[in-house]
Amino acid sequence: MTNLFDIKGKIALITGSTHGLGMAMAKGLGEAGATIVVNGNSSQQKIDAAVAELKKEGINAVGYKFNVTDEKEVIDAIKKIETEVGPIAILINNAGIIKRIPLIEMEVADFKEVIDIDLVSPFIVSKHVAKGMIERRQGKIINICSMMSELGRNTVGAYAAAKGGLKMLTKNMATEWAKYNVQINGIGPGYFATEQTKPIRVDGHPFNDFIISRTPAAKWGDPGDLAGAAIFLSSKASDFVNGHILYVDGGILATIGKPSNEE
Ligand SMILES: NC(=O)c1ccc[n+]([C@@H]2O[C@H](COP(=O)([O-])OP(=O)(O)OC[C@H]3O[C@@H](n4cnc5c(N)ncnc54)[C@H](O)[C@@H]3O)[C@@H](O)[C@H]2O)c1
Ligand SMILES: O=C(O)C(=O)C[C@H](O)[C@H](O)CO
Repeated sequence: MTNLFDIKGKIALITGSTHGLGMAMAKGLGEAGATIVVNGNSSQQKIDAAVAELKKEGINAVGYKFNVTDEKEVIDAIKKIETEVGPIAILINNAGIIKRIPLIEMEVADFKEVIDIDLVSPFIVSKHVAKGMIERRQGKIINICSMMSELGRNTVGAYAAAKGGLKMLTKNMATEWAKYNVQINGIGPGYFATEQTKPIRVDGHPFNDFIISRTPAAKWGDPGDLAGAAIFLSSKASDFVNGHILYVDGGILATIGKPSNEE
């Protein structure tokens, strides 16, 4: 029988993948047989270290440094990747930032920077990768959304505006590109233990306790918990799934939460 989850030999570009959730999904897709294209913007050294980490696990990996917000850099990088490595079959728009500032105090420049990286860049990268996918009549795009695609929270207004927008961008990409056999979906991670959440994950920090009690699974997500969803949405198993956001959140969106006197 065909293995519906087989992605052997497929080339997967994962933006912002030197560490954190991007690296965890790179390992998952790499273990399922894909060739991984690592991306980052901060330093070549970090990219080289990430590629070496994947290769050590027997995964085919290469690295390309570019800024996902810079359209020219993106176009040049995609051309280079497709010439030097091959056609991109899977794109995961994972690069992102958060700024925790109350809206009333937030400078417009900070708001715009979050929107630029978290919402405009998935549009830029997808637009230029999708052109090839549409020509080949095959492709998978996964946008990394958030609990903030559905819920608000104090101090993360710009991030929530971007991630809520990314959910709708995902649905619109599906609306326009599904007919070319390109599947565009999102993954909405709950609260995961990465650099992004480090400042609010400290033992004794009220937010740390809040997240554990607010999550029915009663813990922070382990980045490796995203691999299954990423493989599913990258493989033949999801060929008729389009415009869907798959929340991997330990049940956060399933419940209103509970008062502090309940177990
Ligand atoms: N950690 C969580 O709980 C959580 C939950 C939901 C969604 N997310 C989302 O998952 C994604 C990964 O987050 P993470 O937790 O691993 O955080 P992280 O900060 O460890 O990773 C973000 C990555 O994006 C890269 N990046 C930022 N700006 C870039 C740019 N302009 N060009 C290229 N790369 C850039 C960073 O270098 C970094 O590697 C983000 O989009 C984040 O919003 C995280
Ligand atoms: O609420 C915060 O401060 C966050 O860091 C948001 C998380 O990173 C994540 O996006 C929740 O899904």
